[in-house]
Amino acid sequence: MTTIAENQTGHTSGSAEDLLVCTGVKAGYGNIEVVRQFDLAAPGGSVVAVLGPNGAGKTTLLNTLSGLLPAQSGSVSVGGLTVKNGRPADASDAGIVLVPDDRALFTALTVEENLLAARGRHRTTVDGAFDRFPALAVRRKLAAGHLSGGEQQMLAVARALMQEPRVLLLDEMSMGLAPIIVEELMPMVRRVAKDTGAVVVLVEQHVHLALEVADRAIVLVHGEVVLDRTAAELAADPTLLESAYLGGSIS
Ligand SMILES: Nc1ncnc2c1ncn2[C@@H]1O[C@H](COP(=O)(O)OP(=O)(O)OP(=O)(O)O)[C@@H](O)[C@H]1O
Repeated sequence: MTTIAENQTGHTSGSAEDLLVCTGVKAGYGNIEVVRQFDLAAPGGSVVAVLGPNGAGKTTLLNTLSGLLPAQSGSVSVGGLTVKNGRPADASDAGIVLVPDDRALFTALTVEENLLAARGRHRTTVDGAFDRFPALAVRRKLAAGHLSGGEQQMLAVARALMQEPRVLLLDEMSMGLAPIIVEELMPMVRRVAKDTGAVVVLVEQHVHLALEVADRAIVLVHGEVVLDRTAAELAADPTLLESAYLGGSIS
């Protein structure tokens, strides 16, 4: 059995338990290479934090995994099936769901309408979403634009869950939120992974909060993976993280 602890640097070939496998993914814009090589094999129910300074390529990576941006090379598979490159619909059929950093809510629609609009062909229910997020239930008739920042982020995640993700990509959940709100939201990430069995890939600037809920952490600097360890290992040794952010591979 592959454990998260074994799933460190170099373990990217994937085993039967690995739901999301990325192999040699290069990503960028036209001829501009932004992410040089990204490899990952992650079991269902795990949280992978993708960390790194501004401009490292984190959003580019998530957009590529979700098919919005074609990969320059490499492959992505979910549950053993390769996802067609650069096809958002195919990625969506494979269960890859992206929550972008702007949250992509319909601000004039109510909470309930936002959830219904996200459901598509899935059999999920609004009541199911409210069971999971009771704070949204009491706001169900309110326009999403009138929610607090934290509630909007919760709604963005609830919308994503309406699509029964097998891989949930969360881009900077904390964007524009006070640290205290981020601290309150972060355990939701762990819970979602545990309850749904999805792989959650979490891009986050609040590194220490991310490490508290992640199983594994990958640090990207200038498009290179410079560190790939268990989150526990990184949390216990802040100097590793500092060195990685300052540049250079850490063996
Ligand atoms: N549409 C685009 N065309 C060309 N280059 C782009 C485009 N979008 C982003 N880039 C460049 O790609 C690099 C990586 O950007 P990206 O947004 O992926 O980084 P990031 O790690 O998510 O940073 P941040 O934390 O600031 O969002 C940057 O140099 C950025 O200028």
